[in-house]
Amino acid sequence: MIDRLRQQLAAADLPDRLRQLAAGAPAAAPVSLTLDLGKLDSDWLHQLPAKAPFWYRARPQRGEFRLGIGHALQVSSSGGNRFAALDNAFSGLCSDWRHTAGEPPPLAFAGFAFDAANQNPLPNALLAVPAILLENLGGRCRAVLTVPAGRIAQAADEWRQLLAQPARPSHTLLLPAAPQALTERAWTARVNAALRDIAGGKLDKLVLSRSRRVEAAGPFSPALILGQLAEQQPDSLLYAHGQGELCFLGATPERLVRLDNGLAEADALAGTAWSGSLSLAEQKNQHEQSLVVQAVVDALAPLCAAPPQASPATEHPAGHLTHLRSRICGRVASGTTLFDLVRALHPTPAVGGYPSGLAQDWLAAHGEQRNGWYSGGFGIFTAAGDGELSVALRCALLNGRQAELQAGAGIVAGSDPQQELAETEAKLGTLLTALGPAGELDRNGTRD
Ligand SMILES: C=C(O[C@H]1C=CC=C(C(=O)O)[C@@H]1O)C(=O)O
Repeated sequence: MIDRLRQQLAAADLPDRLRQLAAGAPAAAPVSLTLDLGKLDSDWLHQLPAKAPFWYRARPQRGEFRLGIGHALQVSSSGGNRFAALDNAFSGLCSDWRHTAGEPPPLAFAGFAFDAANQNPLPNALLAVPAILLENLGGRCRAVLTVPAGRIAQAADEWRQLLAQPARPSHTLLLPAAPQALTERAWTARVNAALRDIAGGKLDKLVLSRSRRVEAAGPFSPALILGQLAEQQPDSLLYAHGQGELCFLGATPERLVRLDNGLAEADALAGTAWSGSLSLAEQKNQHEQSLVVQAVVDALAPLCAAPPQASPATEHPAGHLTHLRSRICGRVASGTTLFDLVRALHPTPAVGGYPSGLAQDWLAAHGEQRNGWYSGGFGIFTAAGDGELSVALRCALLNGRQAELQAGAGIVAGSDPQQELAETEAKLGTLLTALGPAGELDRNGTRD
């Protein structure tokens, strides 16, 4: 497959095809050439680069796999106007974008942190057009090669170099973890503080998160972890963004919002059940999820031509966990962008709390710390203005041999601190298992 792409990169007419596409475009305009790679069954994980930035997004159950390698163009932002800033930059870029006629529009990847100020350690909000996009949609594979119009002369060499440095995945052993008792007590104390303020009528819901740091004998391999997640959670959306030693990755059950031809579809996901937990039918779980439905409907309504509609909640699997999920749909008013929807929705009470503004103030005042893009967003934006963002849950931030895992739980009236602690453990467990618990690895670090 990659050999077929290499041959096409060596074709003598490639620079001419790019120049024809770019005719009359400003030097900074993206130029994207789509090449057909035929029918094949690849998840692209073997092509994850060792050093170049990359983006991975896959839905294994639907046979949908995308890998972006290198950045042809990128823009980052932070602060209260971060979504508006990216929206402006992206719409400017789209107005000049030249791409192969008759092919689906090319796309950009984006990721952002929960908190508009956090820069730890990824850029707060980042949007990037990959230099090489490898797509496998239901077995049909293609490559989309992108270069700014002013850099066509050196493009083929740069693309070849990006393909020449795939990472070499190797298994590693997790080192014994530090005792958790103190951090667990500190977290439970915050849950009790949240319960007091909820009982006092200040808020209805707060989502409190915990983090767990783990270390391995050797560097973690994103490709192996993503492969594990695909097996564990085939119905979730896999995502990753890597930059050198750093990689933020996970498998999330929750969509933030999708925009397709004017139709917006968002998830209201909350309430968690696993073997031995409270049932999703319990009042506490139903209440927790109904607050998310209400907030999503309220956030979408001003952007929709008619009131958005919410489906009844159903059970939604996520590996060994199950959640309650409703889907909220609405036709957006003309001129509404995907970034407008993100700005209106984020953070939903699935990751922040309810009411949203008060919950965010409470979390900031109580030292809630969320690193990387945990509980922020991750997704794609097409040159036609459509796209889809997911809520970045069930994730790990890898840095060489270190990994930080984060997970949270929604606290409402009636929450039991010990049950909520167990819930965060169950959520952290999804990533811990994928990182490779020591018990499952032999002395050489290979799996049974
Ligand atoms: C905040 C997380 O999950 C959210 C999504 C589904 C169910 C949740 C819950 O039951 O609390 C959370 O709202 C997380 O996984 O870190």
